Amino acid sequence: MTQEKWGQLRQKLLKTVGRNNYKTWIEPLQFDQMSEGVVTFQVPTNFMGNYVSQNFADLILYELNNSGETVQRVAFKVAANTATRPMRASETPAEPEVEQAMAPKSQSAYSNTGLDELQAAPLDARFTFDSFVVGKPNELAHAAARRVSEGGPVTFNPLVLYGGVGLGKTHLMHAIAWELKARKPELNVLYLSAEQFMYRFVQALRERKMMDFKHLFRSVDVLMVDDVQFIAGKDSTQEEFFHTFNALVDQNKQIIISADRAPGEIKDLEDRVKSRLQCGLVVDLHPTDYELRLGILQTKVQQYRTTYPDLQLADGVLEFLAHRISTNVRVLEGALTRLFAFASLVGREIDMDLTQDCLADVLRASERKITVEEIQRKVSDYYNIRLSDIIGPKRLRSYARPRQVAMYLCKQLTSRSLPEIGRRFGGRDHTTVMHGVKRIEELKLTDGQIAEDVEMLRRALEA
Ligand SMILES: Nc1ncnc2c1ncn2[C@@H]1O[C@H](COP(=O)(O)OP(=O)(O)OP(=O)(O)O)[C@@H](O)[C@H]1O
Repeated sequence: MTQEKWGQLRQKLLKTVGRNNYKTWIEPLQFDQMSEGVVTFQVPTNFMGNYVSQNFADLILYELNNSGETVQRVAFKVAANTATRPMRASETPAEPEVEQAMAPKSQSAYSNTGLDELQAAPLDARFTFDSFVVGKPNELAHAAARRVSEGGPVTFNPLVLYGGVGLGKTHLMHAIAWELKARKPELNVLYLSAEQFMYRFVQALRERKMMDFKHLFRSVDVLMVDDVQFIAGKDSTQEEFFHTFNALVDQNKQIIISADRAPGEIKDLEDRVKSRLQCGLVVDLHPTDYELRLGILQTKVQQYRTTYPDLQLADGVLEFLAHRISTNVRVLEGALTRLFAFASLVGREIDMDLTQDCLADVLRASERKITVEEIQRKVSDYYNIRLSDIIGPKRLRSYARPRQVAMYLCKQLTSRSLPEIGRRFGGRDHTTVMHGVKRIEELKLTDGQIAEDVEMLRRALEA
């Protein structure tokens, strides 16, 4: 791998990820070195390293391997001449220097476009209807999923399940697939992530196998695409998705889609794709409430009983966890798994003391309130300027805009009043804050880049 080769690969990535993503995330990556199957890139900030790692590392890896390099991992490190700061507990843990490295999620995603391969898209054996706990926040989504899984005449097409992180979208999709396989084994059910759809599409293009690709995707009976927001901004993938979608709907084949937000709110998703998604039944998974969390915990405990038959669980522990831990079921499950493993290691009953010791960090994190200082720090990292420039008096656009973004986020994500926010931005007047907040509200509607910046920062702060 050489600098020059990276230059060529970047051009390929431009086509796949779209111009906006390319400018923001790919262009600033500096090829650093290739050693023992690991390609390292320098990034200006931790924030950027984490983001690229989570969203584009797979794709970069794919392109590298496709260009003849043998690469197992892609890693990112913050450029030495950029001001760095210690990472806080709330951020993604990183290895020293190299921030985060990603191995391909599944090797098969890159290997071929054969139908056998497609059918083998892995379904998680644990994600069935039996193990899905139903409560008010997800009852509609569950009912719709059940209906589709009966495999009867197609009544709503597509079914779109959307909701925040870790609320059970993937679980429900796998459950539908399992159920369909059991009830109607003759059906060709294809489940894959939008990311895999893109890889396969890109590969088919490269290998000049588009006819095969079209044929394969048009010959399934049920198509399930998870995390469809991934294709937003990727123009040619969206186009192909659109045609695949139409062809299947024309043949009256069932399509099931999941997304992290309502189709109409997915930025950079073409209008024609949005409107197709909105044609069927769109149901959301709401954040969990206390009862649902408790139900999920109780179900999990029953499952753990087989692994840890001797463990004692004191009264009140599950209620405490359901009350204290966030709406994200993945976090809740992780906490319980850790608790059981820990209790079995130390051979103690799971009581409140043990729970608080073992889960101190999780409990602290769920108490966490976003602070003005945190927002200022994240925003300055993101725009790669100094914290003092966000707070200080400089009026240059390159400082003023990030400052307004930070003010806007403070207004949205903290309970601070405008005068309080003003005070923390170097003693500014509340009318200045108000103006800043308004300006960002307006820009969010007209300037895609600002809207994206704000959204990304909000997510990073809420993570
Ligand atoms: N209602 C539920 N009953 C039982 N388990 C659940 C429920 N909701 C979520 N889970 C569990 O929580 C974990 C996260 O769920 P899942 O992966 O389906 O979330 P998701 O909505 O697809 O999230 P992401 O947006 O991160 O992909 C899984 O282990 C899943 O089994």
